[in-house]
Amino acid sequence: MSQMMHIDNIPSTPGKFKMEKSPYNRLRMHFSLAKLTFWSLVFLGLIFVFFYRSPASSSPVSSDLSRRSLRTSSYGGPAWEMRIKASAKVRSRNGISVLVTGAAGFVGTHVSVALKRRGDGVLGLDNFNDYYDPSLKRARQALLERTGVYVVEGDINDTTLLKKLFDIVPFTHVMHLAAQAGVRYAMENPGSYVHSNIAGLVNVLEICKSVNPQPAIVWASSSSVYGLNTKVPFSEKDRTDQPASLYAATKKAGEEIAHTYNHIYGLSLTGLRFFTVYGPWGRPDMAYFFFTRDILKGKSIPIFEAANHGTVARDFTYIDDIVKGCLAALDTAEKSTGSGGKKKGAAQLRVFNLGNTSPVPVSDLVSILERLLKVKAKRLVMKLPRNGDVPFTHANISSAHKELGYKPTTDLQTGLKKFVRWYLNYYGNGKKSAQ
Ligand SMILES: O=C(O)[C@H]1O[C@H](OP(=O)(O)OP(=O)(O)OC[C@H]2O[C@@H](n3ccc(=O)[nH]c3=O)[C@H](O)[C@@H]2O)[C@H](O)[C@@H](O)[C@@H]1O
Repeated sequence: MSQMMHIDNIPSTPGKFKMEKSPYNRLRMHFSLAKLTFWSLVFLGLIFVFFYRSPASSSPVSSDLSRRSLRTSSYGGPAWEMRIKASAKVRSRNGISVLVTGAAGFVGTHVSVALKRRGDGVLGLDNFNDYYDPSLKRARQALLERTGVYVVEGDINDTTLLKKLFDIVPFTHVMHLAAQAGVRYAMENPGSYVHSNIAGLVNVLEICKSVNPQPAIVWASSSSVYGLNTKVPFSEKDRTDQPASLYAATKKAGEEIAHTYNHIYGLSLTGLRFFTVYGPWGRPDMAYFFFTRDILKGKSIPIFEAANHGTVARDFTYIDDIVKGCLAALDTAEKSTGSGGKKKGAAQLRVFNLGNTSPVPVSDLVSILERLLKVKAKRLVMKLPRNGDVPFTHANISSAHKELGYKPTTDLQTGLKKFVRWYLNYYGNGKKSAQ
């Protein structure tokens, strides 16, 4: 290799260059060495100043960016990428490769297991937040690991991470289930709903519109968008401009945001309006779950009552029926039409009710639990608080039936029996109880 020399002296064929010996040349050589030394020192000085004063170490924003990239680099590495590729690998003919956000959540876990078992590629993403007991999410994560689903720990707002995941896997679909759920909690922590259900959704859609190929997206909306509607059963065409909670408003906003990304970028988007989903591995913040816990503990059960002693009812929907609806939505999702952030044609935009079409009063839910647990509940009937709850939900599922072949088969008695069996097994027959 030719030694490092001043730029004018470097020959086109390294090693052929010979320095001449005359005194004038010697003087000239000393002079050019001094010049070389001087400019090298200047160059080194500039490099030092540049890195020492670089914005990454000065303004909070860019230092945050460098921190983010550091955080992302902590995700990186060949072993990590190998796990991701193995998890997302499609193992069945015509299989799909799905990024499931909120994979350690209740619906996310069941959907991920079902996809993996039928040979699809599945990669999970979850931030394992502490909205409810994170140990339950970790237990679901262990279950997923046993079925071959890797769950990356991260937030849907982490753009760098999401981009990295799409660099590693060309996902054909995104099952976007990560969200701040819960109607009543919105009055305690409104920011969490904006962070996850608005900013988080937009971030996921921003990534999806800019990757090639664009995935098709199926995401969790909510029956709560029907808000104060009195016309029952609720149909997808009914008004949804009267949300009764911030949670419902963020889900409604999500449906409007989906329309925008479909219209501008050609993203294929399907919103699923879940109706009070319940079942094994469920959410401790939901009534069926904490009623079970509190009946076993002998604590009072607050049963909400509508005005004039009206019953409060829900169209409770068993998780296995919901999973079938989710997979049918994925399988019937058309491809997105955009590429490089540009739409090439009209893209599919859908919304479906996924309910059970048979609302049950909350008081009946408690009676079923009493029979299954063989413990009398301490009922405390109270007026429906102004906390975002609505008196009833009832799904018209004819559209999901027609387009997705959706047909719920599990009644509340059967579904709760399966839930109670799981609950007693998981918490050790009520000795160890949910927090
Ligand atoms: O259908 C949906 O989209 C929503 O279903 C549930 O929301 P919710 O129906 O309020 O479910 P729970 O919180 O389990 O309440 C079930 C019923 O019990 C009632 N309830 C709740 C709590 C309580 O202390 N007492 C009581 O009677 C509620 O008013 C409601 O009628 C989920 O929590 C939401 O994330 C989901 O989006």
